[in-house]
Amino acid sequence: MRAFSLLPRTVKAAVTSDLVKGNYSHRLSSTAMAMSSSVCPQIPSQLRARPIHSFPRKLPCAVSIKAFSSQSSDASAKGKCTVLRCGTVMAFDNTGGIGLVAGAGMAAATWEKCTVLEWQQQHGVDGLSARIGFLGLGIMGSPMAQNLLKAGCDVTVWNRTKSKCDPLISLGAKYKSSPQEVAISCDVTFAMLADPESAVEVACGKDGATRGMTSGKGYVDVSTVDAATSKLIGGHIKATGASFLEAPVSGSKKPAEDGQLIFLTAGDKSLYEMVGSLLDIMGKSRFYLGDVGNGAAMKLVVNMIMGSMMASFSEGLLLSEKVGLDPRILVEVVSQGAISAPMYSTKGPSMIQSLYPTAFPLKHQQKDLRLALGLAESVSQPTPIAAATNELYKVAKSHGLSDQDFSAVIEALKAKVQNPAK
Ligand SMILES: NC(=O)C1=CN([C@@H]2O[C@H](COP(=O)(O)OP(=O)(O)OC[C@H]3O[C@@H](n4cnc5c(N)ncnc54)[C@H](OP(=O)(O)O)[C@@H]3O)[C@@H](O)[C@H]2O)C=CC1
Ligand SMILES: O=CCCC(=O)O
Repeated sequence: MRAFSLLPRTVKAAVTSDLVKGNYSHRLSSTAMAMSSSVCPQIPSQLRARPIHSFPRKLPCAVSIKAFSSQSSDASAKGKCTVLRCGTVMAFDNTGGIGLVAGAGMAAATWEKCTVLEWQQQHGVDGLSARIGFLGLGIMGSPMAQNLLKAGCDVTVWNRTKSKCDPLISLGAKYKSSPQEVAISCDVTFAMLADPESAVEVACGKDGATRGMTSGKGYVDVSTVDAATSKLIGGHIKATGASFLEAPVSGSKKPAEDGQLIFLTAGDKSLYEMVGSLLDIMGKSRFYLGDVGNGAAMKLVVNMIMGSMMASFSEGLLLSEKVGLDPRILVEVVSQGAISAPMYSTKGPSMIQSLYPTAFPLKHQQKDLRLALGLAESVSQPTPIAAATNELYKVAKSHGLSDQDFSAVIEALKAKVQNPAK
């Protein structure tokens, strides 16, 4: 893998292109093979580039090690070890169909067991070949994990309600019965949980992920929580010797399905770098914001703005109707002007029909407003608009709209329009 990271861009492109185009089922193109062989000085030429007869269809995107087959018996001598390290050469056991770059000379050298993450942190390469855990398969977690699977990653899933794992298992995911078991069997574990309470429970509770974390592993929490919760979880994870990254996402169900999320990350930089390629599978951009808490804070500020925008839009739709305008034309006008936002044009038409198919549950938007108010409070900043908006979402919740899309907040306003005294 180190060898691959040292390859000139053109060679990487040749190898990668082979794999992306599906040329991996039998062998790499002669161009890629020849180019790889000629620039891998660590590997004796007689030991290099023996094509594997059949790569698994589900080929992980990481290309380097999978471009070679195994000649060493050393890995099997160490049984089911996950990763072996010999100088700058890394090898896996063959349970995942992953080849080993080594031969007689290499086998004679001392192989040392390490985790993928440890190796990658030392050698500056990406996490595509890591064993990935995914905890929490709700509206967001399911498509995110699915995209990792579709990209060929090795994914192990867990969800409190087990049935939500089934579609992913049928796509090739492995299943473990607790967050702890997932963490034990994976190099990097992602968590996408509902709120601070569930995020803490899954990370730090009985059978929680922390119990399976050790030095060399990584935990990436992509749930939307407050900074204090993220720091608490991060502290527990790091006490095990593992690395921690908070990485809440901007973008909803459709961007999650399309791999178009925006990651707002903070925490261990080495873990950020290691999982960068995984974030790129699930998202379109990523920001590294420094210390743990900054990603959470950024996410809460964004969602505070979004919650108010939706409430204001709802008010406008109702007013337009009340004064005899066509709210569909209002949506069109808004979408062409300076205040246009995708959520107005995507959610506006269904809101006019009083339909709220859930992409972002209203209860989560209210949770984010509540947490954003706490953030503002922590620095004594007045946020009167967010405070009023939060009240509106609370009213909507009291009308039983928690699990509807957050655009259902318009129903709380309708109640006020019909009965202004309320
Ligand atoms: N939907 C969206 O558009 C976006 C959501 N987010 C944020 O992402 C996170 C997840 O959102 P989303 O997928 O929509 O939410 P869902 O409500 O669809 O999923 C929540 C997940 O949390 C699990 N969970 C809840 N409580 C517990 C608990 N006590 N113990 C263990 N697991 C629990 C649920 O398990 P179970 O299936 O068993 O209920 C489920 O897997 C939230 O923090 C949300 O704010 C961020 C960006 C966009
Ligand atoms: O947290 C949810 C964000 C939803 C979105 O960005 O569209």
